[in-house]
Amino acid sequence: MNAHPSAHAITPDTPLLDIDAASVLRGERLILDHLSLRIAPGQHTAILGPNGSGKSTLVKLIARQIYPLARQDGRGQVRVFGRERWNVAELRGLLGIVSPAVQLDYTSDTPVEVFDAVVSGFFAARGLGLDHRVTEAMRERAHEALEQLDASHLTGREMASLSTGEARRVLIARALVHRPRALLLDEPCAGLDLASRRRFLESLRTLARGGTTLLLVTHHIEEILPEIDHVVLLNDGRALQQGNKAATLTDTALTATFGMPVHVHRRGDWHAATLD
Ligand SMILES: Nc1ncnc2c1ncn2[C@@H]1O[C@H](COP(=O)(O)OP(=O)(O)OP(=O)(O)O)[C@@H](O)[C@H]1O
Repeated sequence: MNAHPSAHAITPDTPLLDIDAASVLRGERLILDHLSLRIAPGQHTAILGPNGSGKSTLVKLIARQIYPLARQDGRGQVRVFGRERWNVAELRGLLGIVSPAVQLDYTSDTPVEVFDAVVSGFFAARGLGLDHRVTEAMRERAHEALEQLDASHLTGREMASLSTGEARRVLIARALVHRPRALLLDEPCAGLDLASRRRFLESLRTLARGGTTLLLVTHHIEEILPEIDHVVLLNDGRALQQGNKAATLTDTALTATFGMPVHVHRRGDWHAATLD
């Protein structure tokens, strides 16, 4: 099963993501404003910013759901794994994306059973159709992916009947069927209680340690995994600062990002923030 048809073109040095002064206009508003960011291969990254700072717009830009404003010099501004143009299904094999929009898609319309939802990831479809030929290897991989996320017991249930946390585990398993190099997770802990959040973050840590590069988009500093050491601070559509945790998770940088006096606390390998 060749899940990565163009993986041969990606060298070990090809950046996972290279955004060069991209601007995005929605309606009349400039939502991303000359945003530049570069993520090296294998570099687990957190993209942190307050409500409305442009995080979801950035996710859509990376997912090729929206495009930046064309530049006068004609140069491309968004390269994912070194390439500007992607067939979206092909890109999903390398970069899995789980966002609230993907989750919402499973709560309405025709019911989809959990295992079908996972295996349909191979076809970039919402569920299985008559024209989808599911091989034994695909089934095995789907089972493995569900196990990786501690979600095998959900097989047989309908997606719409799952709790937020359960559905999110299944959707990550769905993204993992391709063994992608990286996973882009938009607000993965939204709607989880304290204990579920910690269990879920531990599952993500296992993935990160297993070699899947994680790009975690969040507005909570508490969700930045110990494995992540690259942080991008977003504010008002701009990357205010990017660098390692020691440089970015400071009172000064977070105060500028959130527009209020923030105090950062370190708890072992984790961080937390309080307002002064
Ligand atoms: N289609 C659109 N048309 C007009 N404005 C938009 C559109 N999409 C987003 N915006 C605006 O762009 C800004 C950034 O939105 P975005 O959803 O990217 O922020 P976010 O950081 O993900 O926010 P949150 O954390 O609240 O989800 C917001 O002010 C939002 O109202």
